[in-house]
Amino acid sequence: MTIRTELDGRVATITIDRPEAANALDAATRRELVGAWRWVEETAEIRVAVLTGAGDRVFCAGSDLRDPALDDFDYASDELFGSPPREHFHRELQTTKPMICAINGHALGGGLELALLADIRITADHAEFGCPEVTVGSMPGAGATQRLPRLIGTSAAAGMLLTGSRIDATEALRLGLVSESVPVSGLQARAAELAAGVARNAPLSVRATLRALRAADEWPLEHGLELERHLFGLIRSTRDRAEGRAAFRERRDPDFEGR
Ligand SMILES: CCCCCCCCCCCCC/C=C/C(=O)SCCNC(=O)CCNC(=O)[C@H](O)C(C)(C)COP(=O)(O)OP(=O)(O)OC[C@H]1O[C@@H](n2cnc3c(N)ncnc32)[C@H](O)[C@@H]1OP(=O)(O)O
Repeated sequence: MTIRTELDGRVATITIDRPEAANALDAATRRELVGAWRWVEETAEIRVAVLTGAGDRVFCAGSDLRDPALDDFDYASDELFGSPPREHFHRELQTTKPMICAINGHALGGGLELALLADIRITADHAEFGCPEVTVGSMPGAGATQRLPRLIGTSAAAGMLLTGSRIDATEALRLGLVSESVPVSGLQARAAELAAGVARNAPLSVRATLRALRAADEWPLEHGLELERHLFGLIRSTRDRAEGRAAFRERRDPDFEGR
């Protein structure tokens, strides 16, 4: 097993555990990642997931350049998802629950692309970020050409993707690629604090907010506002909304049930 999963109350932690290979993604690890994503989706008590890497040097070095199984592997293939190749492969890459990426070190190639799938990214302050695919005759294939420019701007993204150059944590913070940069010794504690802050909230409200938030990157403003309005209307009729208001009036903590 190269992917470790742990559940602490409502918080799931997924760890890429191949430090001997810089947490690179070989074929087996990709399949295990798909399994971990499915576990998060299918486990009702999980309200938020943290994705991180083993060790304190590298989060994920991207595709395993030494795995012969990857020489002609199509990670959108049925081998990965157990079904015919999906024309909407990328929808498989994100869970519907919020994901925090605790970047414990260098995030390169597919490793940076994994981090870009998260909704919140915090980093160890020694980490470097890059997509060196073009330097090894490949190209980004898990979303970087689309997600990175939306996140840091086309010019900064082009500088990284076309040269294969890396940026450090300070620049990643300045560009908005990450929201926080902390010493690696405090990274997991900070990720746990953020995860707890999400997990204690009304789960339907969080997932509706996440659905609208994720649309903001892709949808025209007018359509995004319509989606927000629609979801707001759905949330208004939930038991948890009534519970939240009752708890405020009665000066007690709310007991959210996800309905
Ligand atoms: C639904 C959930 C998800 C599903 C699946 C999602 C798929 C996502 C992937 C999609 C892929 C799309 C296309 C992407 C392509 C790529 O990613 S190309 C690869 C890009 N990466 C690199 O070029 C990084 C190369 N490595 C390095 O730059 C350095 O190793 C490092 C990471 C900066 C670490 O340096 P250092 O700490 O000095 O350690 P090293 O001695 O260099 O490495 C330690 C050992 O790890 C091995 N290793 C490092 N990187 C890789 C790698 N990419 N592949 C295989 N092995 C790697 C390295 O060889 C060392 O091993 P030993 O020599 O045996 O000690």
